[in-house]
Formats: sequence, C-alpha cells, structure tokens
Amino acid sequence: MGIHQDSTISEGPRGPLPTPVTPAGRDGLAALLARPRGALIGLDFDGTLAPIVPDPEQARAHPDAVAALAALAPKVAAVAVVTGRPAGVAVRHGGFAGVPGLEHLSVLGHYGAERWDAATGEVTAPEPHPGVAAVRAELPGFLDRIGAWRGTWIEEKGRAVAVHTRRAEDPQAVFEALRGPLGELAGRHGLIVEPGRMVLELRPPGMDKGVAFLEHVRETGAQAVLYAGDDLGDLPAFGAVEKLRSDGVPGLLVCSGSAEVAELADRADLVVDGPEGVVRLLASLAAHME
Ligand SMILES: O=P(O)(O)OC[C@H]1O[C@H](O[C@H]2O[C@H](CO)[C@@H](O)[C@H](O)[C@H]2O)[C@H](O)[C@@H](O)[C@@H]1O
Repeated sequence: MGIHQDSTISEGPRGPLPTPVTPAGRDGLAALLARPRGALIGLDFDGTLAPIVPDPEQARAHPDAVAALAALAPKVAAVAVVTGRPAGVAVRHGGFAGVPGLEHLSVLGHYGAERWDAATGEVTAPEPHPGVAAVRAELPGFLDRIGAWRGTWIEEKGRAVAVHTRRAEDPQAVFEALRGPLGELAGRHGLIVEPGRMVLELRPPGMDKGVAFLEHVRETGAQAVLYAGDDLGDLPAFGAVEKLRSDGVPGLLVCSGSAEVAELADRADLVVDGPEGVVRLLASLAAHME
C-alpha cells in the first residue's frame, strides 16, 4: 500500500514532502500541517530513528535524528519515542538528554511500561515481574539443551530478556526454530514472547505500544497524530492510529522500510527508506510547519 519517500510531489525551498498513498494518510498529513500545535509525533527507536546494526549495544540514533527532532518538537504538542528498549538505554543511545528543543520529549520504554521525561530526567517504572528473574536463570541452560546457543546471544534488559539471532549463520531459521520453545518457556513463567527483527524477547504481558500510544494521546490531548515504526512490535501502535482515525482523529502511518519486515509497509500510508528516510521526513515536516 505504501510508497517510497522518493515519490515526492512537492519540492521547494523547505525541502521535499512526500505524498501519502491513502486518503486517510493524506488527511492525516494535512491535519498535522494545518494544526501542528495539536499534533503528537510517535517514533520507534531501533530501525526507525537508529539504523539496525549487529550489536544492539552499538546502535545509535541516525546522525541527523536529534537535530530533526529538535527542529520539530517545539512546533508540535508532543514527541514520544516508543520503544522496546529500556527507556534509559534509548535516551543514552539516542543522545536525547539535555538537548535544546527536546525539553518536553518523552521516551516510553519497554513497550510503554517504563517512561522517561526530559523535563525531569527521571524514569518511572512498575515493579519487576518475578517471571523475568526465573527465565533469566533458566535461559542459558535452556538454549544449550535445545542446541540453539550457536550464534544466538542473550540481551539483558532488566525488565525483560531477549534472545538475538542476527549473528547466527542462518538468523531467520534459528529465529523460527526458537519461537515455539521460547514461547513455552515464557508461558511457564507468566511472560510472553515479543518477536522482532531477528530477536525474540521474553517480557511481561499487559502493555504494548498501542496502549502506550493511546494513553499518550489522551494525556496530551492530541488532535492529530503521526506514528513511524519498522517492526512487528509497532503493529499495535499502527492499530491505535487506525482506531483514532475511526474515532475522527486524523493520523499518518509511516513505515521505516526494510527487507526484513513486510507487515508494516502493507498498512502504512507512507513507506520511507529506513532511518535515513524517517529523519528526512521529520526535518521536512518541521520545515513545512509554520
Ligand atoms: O522498539 P524498538 O526501539 O524497535 O526496539 C526493538 C528491539 O530493538 C533492538 O534490537 C534490534 O536492533 C538491534 C540493533 O540494531 C539489532 O541488532 C536487532 O537485530 C534488532 O532486533 C534491541 O536490542 C531490543 O532489545 C529491542 O526490543
């Protein structure tokens, strides 16, 4: 359904702005531009603001991301980074703290279970789920027993643990082979498996990016929204925007395109070329907002 950002129709002194392929997306973009002060901008981190790299510890926001966000944020009601990362990790890897223009940025981490606000510099979070400690203890032996340790890597996330397969010889095959067994392990401890780009995360249930985004819309009183994501964990946020649109709140769905995930492109109003395309879009939006 989406198109590549390069299919621009308007190019002028303020830079190119692409045209969404859907009527709902065109309405969403028009509303964002007409009333920026009522707009909420929601952005995923890895794969959307930060290019995908083999080692999650090395992931950083695109070099132009912070400047684009700092140009956009003062013109809109709110900007929120909605991520599967712990909030503090996304703040650090994004370079979001102490940036002029980003004084009101929020980072909703762990799929919305955690929250960091630039205004306070503090992270709020719920009590840890006891199942995470149990899974943490069991996971290395579990992977060893099922013979899946080669090339897999466990990311310690505090309130969750993630098994990465990107560095395996056949990342997709190992991902598929692990999905069932890890689902069974997670279920035994009251957790769920969150699948992502060559990663299976074992995390507490009860929160997702859709719930988090809708809560933020309510809190900010936003009257138009944009959400940009790249991965399966962003689908609930896409669902939230679709729900808002059916309730009369205009919205624009942006897919940060990749060869790894097709599902978001199919539901997006606009497909851009990964984090580079997202950052260009944000800068261009800021330039077009009076
Ligand atoms: O919600 P997000 O901000 O997209 O976070 C989702 C997961 O992102 C990270 O993993 C992904 O990025 C890594 C670094 O580029 C990459 O190596 C990995 O293959 C991707 O799945 C992060 O490590 C996870 O904890 C996040 O849940």
